[in-house]
Amino acid sequence: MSVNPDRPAEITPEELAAQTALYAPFTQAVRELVDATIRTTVDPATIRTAQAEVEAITARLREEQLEGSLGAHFGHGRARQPWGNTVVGLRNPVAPPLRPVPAGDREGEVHAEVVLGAAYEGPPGLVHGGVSSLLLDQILGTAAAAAGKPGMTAYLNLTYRRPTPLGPLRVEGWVDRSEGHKTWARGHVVGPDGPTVEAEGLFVLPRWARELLARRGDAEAPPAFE
Ligand SMILES: CCCCCCCCCC(=O)SCCNC(=O)CCNC(=O)[C@H](O)C(C)(C)COP(=O)(O)OP(=O)(O)OC[C@H]1O[C@@H](n2cnc3c(N)ncnc32)[C@H](O)[C@@H]1OP(=O)(O)O
Repeated sequence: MSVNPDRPAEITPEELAAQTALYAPFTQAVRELVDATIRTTVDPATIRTAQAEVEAITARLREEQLEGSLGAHFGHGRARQPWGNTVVGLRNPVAPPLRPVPAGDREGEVHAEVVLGAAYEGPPGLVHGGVSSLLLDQILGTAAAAAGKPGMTAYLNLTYRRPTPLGPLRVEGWVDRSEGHKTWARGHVVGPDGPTVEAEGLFVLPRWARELLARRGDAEAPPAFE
């Protein structure tokens, strides 16, 4: 990872609101398409027709495309930078999406309510273990950032206590302790019957970011790793 040297100018709050109003429902519509694709039982002719329609829509969207990912264009910590994020991204249909909000009274504590549908299945009817890991990596990293100690995941240890059912879940994260550029965070996925997966991770502000901050004299906030 490197810092985007272009540092593109931020857009106005009005433009941000307009883009949010445009892209959030569009992305949600594609999530619905994914769920419908997995669960449809329509006849083969309808599937073939739908495939042609989806391919036509894809071709229309490809008429104008960014080179590479969204975050690479909008830069660290910029308002639209996390829109491509695979967990929280407003423009990423793969993202459930998670919407972490401050909660609880532990340092950096954040919670997110999420409903995981058929797209996140591992064992029949259950959440894929890698998906739980994905959500926990993000929520622990968000907790570290919320505590003013952002970093990249150095390690993430998971304990799968019991199966996680698809459906409504809560994901919680908080900071356990920190030493300089190293922050240890904890969290869990909570299902209808209590915690299912527990996580403990180390988040490190990388050397390049530490050196950048040192050069800037800490005048700017550390980069966010979303
Ligand atoms: C609103 C914001 C929300 C943000 C949410 C973010 C959630 C998403 C988080 C991610 O998914 S990040 C992507 C996944 N992670 C990575 O790709 C990280 C890949 N690894 C690295 O880039 C570097 O190895 C790392 C940044 C972790 C460390 O690089 P450094 O250049 O800082 O290395 P350095 O050797 O200086 O290590 C710094 C300290 O961390 C320690 N350390 C590094 N890796 C460790 C490890 N695995 N276990 C234990 N300690 C570790 C290391 O010993 C050292 O301790 P001390 O400073 O006390 O000597």
